[in-house]
Amino acid sequence: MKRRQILKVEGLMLRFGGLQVLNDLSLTVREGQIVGLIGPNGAGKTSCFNCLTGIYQPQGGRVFFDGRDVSHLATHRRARLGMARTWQNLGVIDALTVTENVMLAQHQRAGYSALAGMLGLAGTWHRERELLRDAAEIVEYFGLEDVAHERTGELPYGVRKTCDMAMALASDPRMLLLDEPASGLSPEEALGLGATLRELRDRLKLTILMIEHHVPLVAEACDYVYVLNFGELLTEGKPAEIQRHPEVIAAYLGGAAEKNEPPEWPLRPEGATHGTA
Ligand SMILES: Nc1ncnc2c1ncn2[C@@H]1O[C@H](COP(=O)(O)OP(=O)(O)OP(=O)(O)O)[C@@H](O)[C@H]1O
Repeated sequence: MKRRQILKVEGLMLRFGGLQVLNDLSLTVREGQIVGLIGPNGAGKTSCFNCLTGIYQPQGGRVFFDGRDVSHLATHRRARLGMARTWQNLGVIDALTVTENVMLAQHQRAGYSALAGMLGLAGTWHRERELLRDAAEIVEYFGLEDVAHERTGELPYGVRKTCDMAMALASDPRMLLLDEPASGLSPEEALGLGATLRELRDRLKLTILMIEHHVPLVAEACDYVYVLNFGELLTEGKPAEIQRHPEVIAAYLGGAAEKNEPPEWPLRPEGATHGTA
């Protein structure tokens, strides 16, 4: 039996001036899947995330989350429905400690603002204590307890990245959108991430859509992969099928496939340019 669709994207069109960034992009993510969104630099992956989360308003197309048309909902309302994302350039606030960052993210579901909580306004005290306890659990789950009270700006990149992930989970999402979770991590850290994502998915009944260039991670963690090129869907399939796909290899390697060279992964293409409309 097929799982329920939690995210359905229909015919997204996004233009900036003369630049056609997304062209009739459609994709589906089913509940409990880990789905990869890959493609050369400038293919439109982050722009797609920005359309899904409401940061960009596309000129055409629709986004459905759990059967509901969210195309015109503001970012915070989509987040409240259960969409959480991490950022390519990190969403942590450097001046706050790890625990404070996690608590800030939790206010998505607190029912009052972070400021009201900080000021201890009426009715927030009990809830703040609960949030603090939950934050401590999240911090521990991610192995951040030794740095819980340190400012994130003073921590190594890999640790800040983990904090960003902890923040995304702190809002108790149903779906996580991860923008390059392996970037900046050491090869060992990146390899460990696949197991972490699968465990998170299973334990928290999450669905994950991730942009990633680290193909070993995509191959290990993803159930299904969409490949974008010049804002259009090049192909889709299981990771093993994608890795053998001649057009995917060509898009990444700029014609190496035509020369019959064996596919080499991971691939971070050089000099990919974007078409104009
Ligand atoms: N706000 C914007 N204004 C103008 N152009 C934009 C904007 N956002 C994205 N673009 C353009 O859209 C194209 C796709 O960019 P996007 O960041 O979505 O690609 P990407 O696939 O995520 O690339 P990368 O792998 O390098 O992160 C690029 O040509 C980019 O310059």
